[in-house]
Amino acid sequence: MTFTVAPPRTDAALAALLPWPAPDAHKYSRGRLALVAGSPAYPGAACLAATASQRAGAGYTEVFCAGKSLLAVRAASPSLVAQDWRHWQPSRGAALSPDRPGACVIGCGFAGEGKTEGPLVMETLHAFAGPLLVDGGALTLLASATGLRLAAERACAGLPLVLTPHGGEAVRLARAAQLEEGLTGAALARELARAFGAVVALKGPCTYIADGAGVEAMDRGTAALAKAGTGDVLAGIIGALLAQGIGARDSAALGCALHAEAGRAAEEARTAICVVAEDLPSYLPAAVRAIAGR
Ligand SMILES: NC(=O)C1=CN([C@@H]2O[C@H](COP(=O)(O)OP(=O)(O)OC[C@H]3O[C@@H](n4cnc5c(N)ncnc54)[C@H](OP(=O)(O)O)[C@@H]3O)[C@@H](O)[C@H]2O)[C@@H](O)CC1
Ligand SMILES: Nc1ncnc2c1ncn2[C@@H]1O[C@H](COP(=O)(O)OP(=O)(O)O)[C@@H](O)[C@H]1O
Repeated sequence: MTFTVAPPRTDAALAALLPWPAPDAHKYSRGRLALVAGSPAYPGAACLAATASQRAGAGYTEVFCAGKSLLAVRAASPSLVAQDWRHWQPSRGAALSPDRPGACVIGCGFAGEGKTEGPLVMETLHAFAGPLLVDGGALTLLASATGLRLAAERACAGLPLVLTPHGGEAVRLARAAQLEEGLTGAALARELARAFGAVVALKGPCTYIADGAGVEAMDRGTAALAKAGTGDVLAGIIGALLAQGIGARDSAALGCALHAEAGRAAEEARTAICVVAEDLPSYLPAAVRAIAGR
């Protein structure tokens, strides 16, 4: 089976997507991201995704995390709003409107356990009526018959779904969808996108971004990004772009490019050895400038 992989988008094409705020913008019109993240085992993932979302332009970033993770999230940034994830109500997404856009990211720092996280993931897949990004441990929970069914229902309802697996998570999803063994790279991204009715960003040294219509490559990153937590930062960036009303595939393409450029700017300042995930949000301004050319 042969197919074409589109080359990385040009800076001009990416720059046209950048979400500059309108002069009369307010925090809600700039997009509200609900981030359901940060189990007791991994509060740091919620902090990384949330601070990345703020820097990527979301007007209001609200974290729903485990009660034990609240202090860590609140300490990560004073402008974050944090609540216990028992208060997360996925159905409130139905109140989103063009002048009050929003999105949800679920799974950064989930441990993949079923008792608490399982219902959070399944109810969100079922009831969140806006763009939804599934990452981290929530991908392990999505890799199930119920997850496949709920993803198919979202696709039928025209509700955007973005999946951001690394190689290990992609193999779990492929097994659940009973895809041919041994698929990798662009072919794996494309088949996962078809099986789940989603936009898939299959992460790696070259990231492949696929939907039902095709696949594109994004290879402007650096091995400086090969550190724990950089994927959580990426999820926060793409979630913020979704929350600002950018389409699912464009959000994935622009988010991956901004993440890669932030990695390169961080490497320039700190060396490929020393960059850590928490550096990346502070290099997003350099990434925006690199892509915007100003
Ligand atoms: N500071 C924090 O709070 C942090 C929290 N985090 C959170 O932790 C949660 C668990 O996420 P996780 O990625 O650590 O573990 P998991 O899902 O078990 O997958 C790992 C296994 O997959 C395989 N594998 C194959 N290819 C691979 C690839 N390209 N990249 C990586 N793995 C690859 C590989 O298997 P192997 O090759 O060893 O057989 C490996 O053993 C998640 O919710 C995340 O958000 C982290 O983000 C870190 C910072
Ligand atoms: N060698 C590399 N070159 C370019 N990008 C990389 C490289 N290694 C990892 N990355 C990027 O870093 C991120 C790692 O994400 P992930 O594996 O989910 O990390 P974590 O789960 O620890 O947050 C992805 O965006 C991936 O594309």
